[in-house]
Order: sequence, then C-alpha cells, then structure tokens
Amino acid sequence: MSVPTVVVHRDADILAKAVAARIITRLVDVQSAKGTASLVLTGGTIGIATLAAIAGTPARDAVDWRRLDIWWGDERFLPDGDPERNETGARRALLDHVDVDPERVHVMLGPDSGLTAEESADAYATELAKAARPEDHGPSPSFDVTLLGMGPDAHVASLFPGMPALYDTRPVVAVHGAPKPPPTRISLTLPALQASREVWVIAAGAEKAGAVRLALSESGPVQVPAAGARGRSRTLFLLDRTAAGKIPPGLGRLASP
Ligand SMILES: O=C1O[C@H](COP(=O)(O)O)[C@@H](O)[C@H](O)[C@H]1O
Repeated sequence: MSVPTVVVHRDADILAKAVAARIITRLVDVQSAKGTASLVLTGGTIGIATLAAIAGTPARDAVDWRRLDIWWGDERFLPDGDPERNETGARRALLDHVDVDPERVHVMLGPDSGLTAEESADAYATELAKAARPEDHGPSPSFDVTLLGMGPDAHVASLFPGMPALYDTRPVVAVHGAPKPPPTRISLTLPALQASREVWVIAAGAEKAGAVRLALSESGPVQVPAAGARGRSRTLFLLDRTAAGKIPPGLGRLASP
C-alpha cells in the first residue's frame, strides 16, 4: 500500500475545482494508456461539489465518458431517485450532463429493487466479480481512481468506526445501524478499496481536521477507517486549509495559497 501524499488548497471551492481537474487529467491519461478507465464515486458534500466542478469545466469533454466504468464506494439504502442517495447526487451533479454508457454505471440497488440490503450487497459483489480480471488477483477490479469523502468521525464510504464491516473480507457488505442517517447502507470494504490503484480522500472544513490528523497517523482502521484508505500505487489526501489545520507541520504541500 502507498504512503499518502497531502495536497492542501485554499478553500473548499478551489479544492473541488482542483480535484475535478485532477480527475479529468487522470482519466484521460488512463484512457490513452489502456482504452478504458474506472472511477469509484463518493457521496458527501465535497464529493458531490467535485462532480459538479467536473460538469462545469469545458475540459470534461477531454474524457471519453462512454469508455468509463463508474462505481460507488457506498450507497445509502434508499429507493431509486431519493435525494439522499449518493447516486441521485452524482447524476444531478455530473452523470446527467455527460455521455456515459448506462451499462457501465454500476449502481448499488435500493429497497425498491425488492432486494434486502444483504442481497443488494451480494448483487454488487457479483457485478464487481464480473468486472474483475485475472490480473486483479481478487474479487473486485483494481479501480483506477477511488474517490472517498470522509466524515468528522473518520468514516469513509459507509465504514464507520468500530462497526463489523471493518472486519469483513468480502468486497461489499450491508451496513446496519450507521450513526449517520440513513442507518442502512451498502459499502465497499477496506479490501475492495485497497485494491484500487489510486485512492483519493477529499476533505474540507474544520470539523474534519481531527479526523484528517488521525487518518494520517499510525491509527488502526477499525478505530479510524480513513487510516485504511490507501491505494496500491498512490494515496492522495486532497484537503482545504481548514481540514488540514491539525496535521503535523511540513506534511502538507500548500498548492493554492
Ligand atoms: O454519508 C456519507 O458521508 C460521507 C462524507 O460526507 P460529508 O457530507 O461529510 O462530506 C461520504 O463520503 C459518504 O460517501 C456518504 O455516504
């Protein structure tokens, strides 16, 4: 697993725009190197703001959206179209504005599908397994880029501190009793997230500063799930100044002063 690199931007707005530019560049690079790319989306405030920033820049046209597989790191177990679903936020912010291939948009199904949360997680695991190649050496693909927002409690995806999902070795699980509503969710697990080539944690706001500090320390991922957010080749912590407020001096690079 890779050691995190920290990049700090002036504020949340600049952070979202900078991460958007970074995503576009990375997807273009990956598509030119191997034809297709895969991107794991996150929900949350800065995650959705980043998707809106991609939609808002003309550079988005440099990406071949039809040659992109889109996955989610987690989903709130709510019906299709519910405004609280991460999918709904992503569609409104970006996916409705670019020419994605609907077959390559891999959503986590909600209760309106007739599935229980466990069955929905199993269905997603099956979809991941279908997409995994022998060179991935595991039950899920080596995603090119996985975006993760982070809560003030250091949760990433729907992996909340101390919860059983953090011990699970399956790629995707149902989560019950999440401390942040809604209580029922579907989440990739740490092994699936850590199979990503690149993991980018995005955080803005002073309320995230303590969690950022812990995520960059030697903390264990059961207490501090974001401490387990690491990619195989690269891990980025992309922060605004307030979220970076408690990291040890010298660790972060101030990119947009
Ligand atoms: O519930 C969730 O929260 C986190 C972070 O959200 P934020 O609003 O504090 O930025 C998000 O990363 C996760 O995907 C989502 O389901």
